[in-house]
Amino acid sequence: MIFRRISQLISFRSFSIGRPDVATTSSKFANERWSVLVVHPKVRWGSGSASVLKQADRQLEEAVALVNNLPNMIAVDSLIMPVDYNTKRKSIWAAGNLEKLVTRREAARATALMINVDVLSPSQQEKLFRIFEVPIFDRYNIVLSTFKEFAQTDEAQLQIALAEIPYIKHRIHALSSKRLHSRPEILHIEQQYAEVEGDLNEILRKKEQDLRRDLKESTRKSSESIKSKNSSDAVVAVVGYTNSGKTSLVKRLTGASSLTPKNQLFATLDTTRHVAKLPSGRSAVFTDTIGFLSDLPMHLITAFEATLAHVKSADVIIHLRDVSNPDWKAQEEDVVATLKSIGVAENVLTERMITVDNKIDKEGAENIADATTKSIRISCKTGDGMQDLIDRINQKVTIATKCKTIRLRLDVRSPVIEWLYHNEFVVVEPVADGNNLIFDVVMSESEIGRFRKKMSSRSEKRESPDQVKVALRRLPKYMTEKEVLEQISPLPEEVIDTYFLPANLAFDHAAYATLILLFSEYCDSMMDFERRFDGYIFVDSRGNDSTAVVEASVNQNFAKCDRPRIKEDSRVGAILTDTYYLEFCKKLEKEKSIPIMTLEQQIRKLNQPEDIRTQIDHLETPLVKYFLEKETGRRREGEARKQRRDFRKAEKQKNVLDVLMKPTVAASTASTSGGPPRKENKEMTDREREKLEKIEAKKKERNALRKQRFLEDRKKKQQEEREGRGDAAENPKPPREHKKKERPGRAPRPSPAKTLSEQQGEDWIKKLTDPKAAIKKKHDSPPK
Ligand SMILES: Nc1nc2c(ncn2[C@@H]2O[C@H](COP(=O)(O)OP(=O)(O)OP(=O)(O)O)[C@@H](O)[C@H]2O)c(=O)[nH]1
Ligand SMILES: [Mg+2]
Repeated sequence: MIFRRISQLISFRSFSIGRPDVATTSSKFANERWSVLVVHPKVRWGSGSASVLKQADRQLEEAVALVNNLPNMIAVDSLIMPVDYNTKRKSIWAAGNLEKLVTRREAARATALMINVDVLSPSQQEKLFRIFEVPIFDRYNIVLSTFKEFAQTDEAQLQIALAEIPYIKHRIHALSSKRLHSRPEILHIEQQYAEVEGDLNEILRKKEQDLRRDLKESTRKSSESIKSKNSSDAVVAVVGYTNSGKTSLVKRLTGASSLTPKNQLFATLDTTRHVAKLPSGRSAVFTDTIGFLSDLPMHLITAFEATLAHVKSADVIIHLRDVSNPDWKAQEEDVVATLKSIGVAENVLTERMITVDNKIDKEGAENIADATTKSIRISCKTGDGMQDLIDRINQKVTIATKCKTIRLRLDVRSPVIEWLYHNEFVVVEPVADGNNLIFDVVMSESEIGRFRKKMSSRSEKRESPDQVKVALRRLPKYMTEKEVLEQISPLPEEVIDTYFLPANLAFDHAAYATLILLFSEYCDSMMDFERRFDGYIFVDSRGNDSTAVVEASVNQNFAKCDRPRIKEDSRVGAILTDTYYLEFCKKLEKEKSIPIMTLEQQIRKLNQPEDIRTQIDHLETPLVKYFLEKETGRRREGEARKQRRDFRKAEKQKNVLDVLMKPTVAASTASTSGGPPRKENKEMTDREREKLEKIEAKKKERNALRKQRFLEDRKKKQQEEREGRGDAAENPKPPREHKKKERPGRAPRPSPAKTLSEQQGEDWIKKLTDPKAAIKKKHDSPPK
């Protein structure tokens, strides 16, 4: 029956896409009920295709549940059959195990076999079929049949049809073989495929194209219908392993009566959306969607990408785990892997996901504690932990939608209040404050924008469409409102309001004052006013004159609230009581009382000695202070320098005398020059001391002699000089010839600072510039 239904369904789709020639997977067995022997191949060594965390008996249980999910199938027997390394070999089991299976099937009177692997290869299907002579199903066949059985929307049906195409494509080669050409049902493929004339690949490609186009259109329509409801609502996607309680949770959170949780795998295939209010007052759309399953071919998941598309862009993802299931950890891995495979970004998984442990009321779920995640423990059945979950969702939604809590102080008569209530922004009742009401509302950026627009539109609505604003421009810059009103009075009766814009003096020559007149309507007196004052010369109190211009105001909008209602800024005049300002005023007064010195006075003062300078009462500005300090410092430095110089001079004189009077080193050490005797001297023997004293005496004697000789020599020299000078006066010598003689062409002597190479360089330069110039060579003998 199921296959007939599938066939009908696909034929319908095929027809709808204009390809009646292409049916899909086989409907040959659709008329019968099947008693199924479920076999789980347990991989003994190696990870195999199944999750390592899963227990074989749990996997077998899941396979049995999948089979029993279908109305025309019943699992009559089930067993675990070990496999050595993996399930990918042509013959999954060796002859011995196969024999056991045959016996088991016969004993159970099973009419079909379900091998619990993701998908069997065509050769495996063929081999097993030839051994057992009954249809062989895998997880893919069973899940696809389940989808077909329970799918209701167009979108889901299209996705199922799309998921079949890769399955058929992988079997085209096998179909072309002689053995299977006549029996395609062995591979669960329609007879028509084997009989297709032409390129089957091409036909499938076209069919896939059409399906994708239809699916795109269907997804667009459904997402548009959701958006049109309220695009600003946050989206909370509930995901999880199949049968984990997603539908139950959405029902509990939103109270949606249309939802019926079922103890059945893949009970939900189509995404449904349900709105609920969060504590912040914001609405959120909770989506209940298809559950995930381990060990499914990737293309089966990707075919459901359209259904799961909203998960990628959801503001918050709730990952529901059925912790009463011993395999909850492996199931969690499968869910995360599937989410990643459909393109949910890693950061979305960490930042926007809330992990929720469900079914805590059930036996076996009490002791589950997952230290790695901060999961919230709930029971959809009893309602435990629901408040915690709601609070967490509320918090996450606020962060994800960038909402802010804003405080609004509104006049009790404000029409905006009604708008706030109407749009359900008011969650907590307002607090009264005089004539105002204070509201705390949570709004997203776009809602704040909407609110502002609303406020401004409300104020604009107050204007009467008949009112006209007239501007009297180019009034003299020092003109006051009083002056201008005096000059133009009496005002026409139709003028209901005026406001004056003083000139902005920063514009200097282009500074003009303006008077705006609000006429209640377009009237004759307005025209009269224009005739009177357009081109009229106004004069202000300072004698400035200007020719005025009367024109309709460019901006015909009016103030956002009535001018008399504009509250005075509470900060006006606050400076007069400000302590800092008052202190500053006092200081300023004090400074004003000190006479300010002229520059001349200040320079004169600088030249005064410091003690006198301090006596002069004056205002010492920072600059004057700086100069004074600099001057004092300079003077002090000069004095210190002078002292050092004097000291050095005195030291030098003393040293010259010391040198002249200096005894030998040994003697000086012995004499100690009046200082305390050396420690060694104390220990000298008397003989040694005598000896030293003798040496000392001798040296003194010698020095005295030397001094005497020096003095005598000097005397003699002075005498000779005096005599020589007397002779010279009598017979002056002719000046020495050679000293005065100039030697042209000779290179100048190198200055003591110049090295030989420097001198040579100079010589060469000279030679180059003056060829006659003699060049001093390195080995030249000095000139005689
Ligand atoms: N004891 C218990 N049962 C629960 C709880 N939550 C859900 N269930 C049951 O679990 C079964 C599956 O619930 P659903 O809400 O349909 O699960 P689902 O995740 O939507 O399943 P699919 O749509 O098939 O993927 C139903 O029989 C529920 O009554 C719970 O907290 N405690
Ligand atoms: Mg469900």
